Amino acid sequence: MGYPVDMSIHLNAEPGQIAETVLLPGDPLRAKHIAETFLENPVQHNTVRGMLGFTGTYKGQRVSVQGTGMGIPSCMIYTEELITQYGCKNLIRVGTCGSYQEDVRVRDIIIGQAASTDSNVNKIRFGEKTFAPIADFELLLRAYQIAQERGFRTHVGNIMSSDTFYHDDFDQYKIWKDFGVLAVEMEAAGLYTVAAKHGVRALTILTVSDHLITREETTSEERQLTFNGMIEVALDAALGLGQKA
Ligand SMILES: O=P(O)(O)O[C@H]1O[C@H](CO)[C@@H](O)[C@H]1O
Ligand SMILES: O=c1cc[nH]c(=O)[nH]1
Repeated sequence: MGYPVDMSIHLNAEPGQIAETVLLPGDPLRAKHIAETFLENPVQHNTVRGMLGFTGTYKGQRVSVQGTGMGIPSCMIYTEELITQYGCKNLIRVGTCGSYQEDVRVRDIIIGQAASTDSNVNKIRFGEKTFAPIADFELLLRAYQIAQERGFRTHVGNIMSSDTFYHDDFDQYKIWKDFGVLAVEMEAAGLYTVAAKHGVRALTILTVSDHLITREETTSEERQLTFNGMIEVALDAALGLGQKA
């Protein structure tokens, strides 16, 4: 059964203050940037732990943006509370990642069709059986078509949600690369699992911020303040989206 979620411990928004569609960057300052750049009349709905969250409108539709922090456990806390306490239905992670593949370049967009993981979270849930965390197909299709129309270099496929940013063995990524995994980040497998548990839509859209093969990197300022292409893809993909059947 787990811990009963009958109040929101990590979000102090009022009931009804968070929209059904929520963009989820790991970085709370990217949440602020998204709200200030893309939303009309943004109102800050969360202050707890400095994990900034805002709600406004985008092309006439209410949209929220909520930082989740880094890693699957942090992301799962926010997404569980967003769904069970605030009725959120469409959860779209907008994050950064490190590319595993030669042809997936820095600043390319990746849409996470599925998320592999080295995390234990689903072993706690499913024991030795393996759950495959996947994206919502309709959201994925919409995002892919929008990204294609706009001419963004876009890749769709399996991503890796790791519990470790600084691995002792740097080359451990090669097993994932050899099996076609596109890139590493730290939250999608948790997000997709929580969404599946509650029957809501989830998608992960990433911009490649660094490359494990070429070692090319972007700055933390660029990660916080740019990568606007994926934000617009996420916002437009959620426009007029009905509830999951
Ligand atoms: O840019 P965000 O969304 O935080 O995503 C990536 O960046 C962080 C690591 O630097 C991890 O959270 C990883 O998933
Ligand atoms: O290499 C990277 C880049 C972004 N996020 C990660 O988790 N790893």
